[in-house]
Amino acid sequence: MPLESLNIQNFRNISDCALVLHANVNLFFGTNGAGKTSVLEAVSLLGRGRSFRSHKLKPLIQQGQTAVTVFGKYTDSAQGQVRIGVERTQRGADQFRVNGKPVSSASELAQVMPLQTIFSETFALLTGGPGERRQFLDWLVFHVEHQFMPAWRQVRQALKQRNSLLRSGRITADLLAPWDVELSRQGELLDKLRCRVFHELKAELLTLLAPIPVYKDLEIEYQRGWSSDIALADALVEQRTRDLQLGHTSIGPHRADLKIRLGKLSAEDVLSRGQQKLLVCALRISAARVFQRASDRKCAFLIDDLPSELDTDNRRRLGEWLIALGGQVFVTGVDQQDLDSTWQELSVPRKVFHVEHGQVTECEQNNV
Ligand SMILES: Nc1ncnc2c1ncn2[C@@H]1O[C@H](COP(=O)(O)OP(=O)(O)OP(=O)(O)O)[C@@H](O)[C@H]1O
Repeated sequence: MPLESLNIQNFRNISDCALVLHANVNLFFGTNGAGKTSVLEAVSLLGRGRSFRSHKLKPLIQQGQTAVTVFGKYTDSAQGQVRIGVERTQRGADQFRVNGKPVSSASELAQVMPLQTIFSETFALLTGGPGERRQFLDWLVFHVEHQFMPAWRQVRQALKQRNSLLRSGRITADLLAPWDVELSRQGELLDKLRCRVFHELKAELLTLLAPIPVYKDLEIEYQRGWSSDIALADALVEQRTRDLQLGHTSIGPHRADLKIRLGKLSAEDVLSRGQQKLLVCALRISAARVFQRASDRKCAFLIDDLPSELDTDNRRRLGEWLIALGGQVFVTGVDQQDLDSTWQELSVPRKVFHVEHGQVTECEQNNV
């Protein structure tokens, strides 16, 4: 559901800001350090309870203040008006509320406001470690498979216990057995859910990129974290001696990854920066497509510095993909003309906001 309004207080250099948003495209332009990314981070606080840029809370709270607050409102056909409020304080007395009722975890917020982000660290999806790609796939699995969250929590718990036993060095097969059973059962389930969702994601991605010649030989493969021809329970037994030497569990669903290649070579070694960025955008758009089809809801996109790395054709392509999705989009860029030209060309209704020294002002004359 698109946010209709956004109120931000004491977030980095934004002291107080109240915005009436466009249901589709919202553009924020301004010089370096003006506060554009901060607006996007504030939306991220509503959808995830944290910034996409940093896990740390302290830098988000305006210097001299003790808490940051963000409020958003949208209208849902079933529930009527929905109000989301997040307050995070230096003392750790955080409050997440939906329609005034406390929400206990960030994953509940994520259910209310699903978000995808594209920003400077976006390349990590190709160039970073497996954790980045697992997190990306799991965002989608979390949103489309209800069994995911309990299975994931149980895997995490079983791993914690198993690893602590392995580290202690004082173990017998009997002590490990219950955790092996739990890890195997929940790990196999997690793998089944990931596998199912991955195939849909892959189909979307290949369809989306099919018209672009450079991605002709693109291949994406899901690796589950242990050998494909053996049950997890057997693989854990096989690896037990090694795990004891290492002091941790070396195989399992926590080692899953996505391999992205062009022919035989890793995509990050072949593609240019702009081509990598478009590929990452395509992965996120594909995830949003699968999400929207499965849930009949729309996903919002936060795109920091859209013009960087992408040429005119690729900006237009991304614009077209986003418009086809129909969700709400928040985009930043330094130069107004540079930022707005893609949407102007596509004749997309939008709102444009100027950001300067933490003040956000709607540019009335640019409303379409
Ligand atoms: N905790 C804080 N308190 C006050 N000001 C802060 C705090 N943290 C960051 N700032 C300032 O707030 C601004 C945040 O800017 P932001 O990252 O949103 O800029 P931007 O408009 O996206 O710039 P760029 O184009 O360089 O990416 C910066 O000027 C930064 O120095």
